[in-house]
Amino acid sequence: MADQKGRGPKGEGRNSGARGRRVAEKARGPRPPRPDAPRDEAADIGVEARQAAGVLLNAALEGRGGLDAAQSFREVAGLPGPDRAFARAVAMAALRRLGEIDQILDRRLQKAPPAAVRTILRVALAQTLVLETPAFAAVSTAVKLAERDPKTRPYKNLVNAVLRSVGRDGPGLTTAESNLPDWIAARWRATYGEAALAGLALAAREEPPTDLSVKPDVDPAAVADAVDGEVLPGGAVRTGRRGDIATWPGFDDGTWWVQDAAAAVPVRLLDPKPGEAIADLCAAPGGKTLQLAAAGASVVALDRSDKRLNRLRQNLERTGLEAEIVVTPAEDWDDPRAFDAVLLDAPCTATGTFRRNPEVLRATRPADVAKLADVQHRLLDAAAGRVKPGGRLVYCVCSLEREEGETQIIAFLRRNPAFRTAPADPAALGAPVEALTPEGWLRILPSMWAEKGGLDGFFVARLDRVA
Ligand SMILES: C[S@@+](CC[C@H](N)C(=O)[O-])C[C@H]1O[C@@H](n2cnc3c(N)ncnc32)[C@H](O)[C@@H]1O
Repeated sequence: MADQKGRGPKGEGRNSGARGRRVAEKARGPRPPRPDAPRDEAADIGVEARQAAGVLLNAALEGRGGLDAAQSFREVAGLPGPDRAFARAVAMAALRRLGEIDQILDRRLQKAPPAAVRTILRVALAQTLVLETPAFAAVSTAVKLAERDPKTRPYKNLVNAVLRSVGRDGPGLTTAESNLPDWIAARWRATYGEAALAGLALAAREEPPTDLSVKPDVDPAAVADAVDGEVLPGGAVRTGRRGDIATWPGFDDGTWWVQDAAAAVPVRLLDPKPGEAIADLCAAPGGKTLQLAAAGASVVALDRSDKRLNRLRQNLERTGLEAEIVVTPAEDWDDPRAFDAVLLDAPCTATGTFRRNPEVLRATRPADVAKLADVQHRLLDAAAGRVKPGGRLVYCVCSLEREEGETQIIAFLRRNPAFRTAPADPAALGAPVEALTPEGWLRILPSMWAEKGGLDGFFVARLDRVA
């Protein structure tokens, strides 16, 4: 997925440093009480934000869509903006480090406490270990939270003692791999091997930088200068800058849009030309549509979700680019046109986006992989039927699961002998060279380009229809 959610403060580890500290400074937490605040108000400042963090964390752990749904819960929606942002940052930090946080807690707890007590402890440790919130603020708000509820009140001394012991003795040894759900770690170990799994686990602890795709007539170096960033191979601009992107230089002029460096690769592989008719069959929220339109193609942007297409409409307006928008499921699209090129960025488990959306690893269930593979199979056949003889089809997913990537294309090529793989040249596309598979497809892992700050996981294949 091209849009960026869940930008919270960055954690310790591989990429820590000045950027991590800057981010952490902004995320220290809700303001301290005013010296003249009434006693009760002073006592409670920041407690609501921590409670909301626990609500968000538990909603994310419950299943797909849980985190989004929780944004409208009273405990979250009722907070002032900065406190809501802090609550989200805490929840994201807790999700990224959940395994390590539980290792630290389990070493200190003789028996499992009620779930609500564990939530309070997780929220407090996410603050002290990841966001660098001062310990006194994290501990005192945790104890106050425990006091509020009759079910957790008997545990307030335990909460205090556990958190103080972490502060006094340090967290002790933890393992990055513990942050991955067991079934996901087992899958990735089997698919990519032990060394790659270790890299993926390290990537999963970190909050990623923000990448911008720049319009072709704009100099990426100038954009990089304006946002304190750097130009990546392929031309995307990467920045450690945080906060509301609508306030960044160039946003109002529409010279760039937010898109992970890996998410920009599929359209480069499709190689759009000015004037070509191109269909983007799962277009919303639209990062790839903008790339196609910016290349001068005549684009149909189709998606089944009108609500998700609103983001595309806003981005088209802001960038001054054009596309014809169609709201319908791709399989049901009643339109006789065939296209020079078709892009299918299919719905998927999105496990490759765990750096931006740490909740995907907790929310995805093993059965989702098979369910989505069925949808992808149907959509691939619908997409193939829209490609002119001699035309191109690019299939991509932001999933790390083989069933949604390699296996789909192997089966597709068997069903559709008129299509052949057009091998990718990663260096020319601004992709890591090690992403190239023996078949000529790209398997981009979030652990690649680690020294540059990583990138989202993607599978990408180009299939040309014989003339
Ligand atoms: C991975 S996202 C696409 C991201 C988009 N290409 C971008 O770059 O911003 C998948 C999209 O597929 C859409 N979708 C799911 N099933 C669909 C279907 N049967 N027909 C068309 N769109 C579908 C979803 O609404 C979602 O917006």
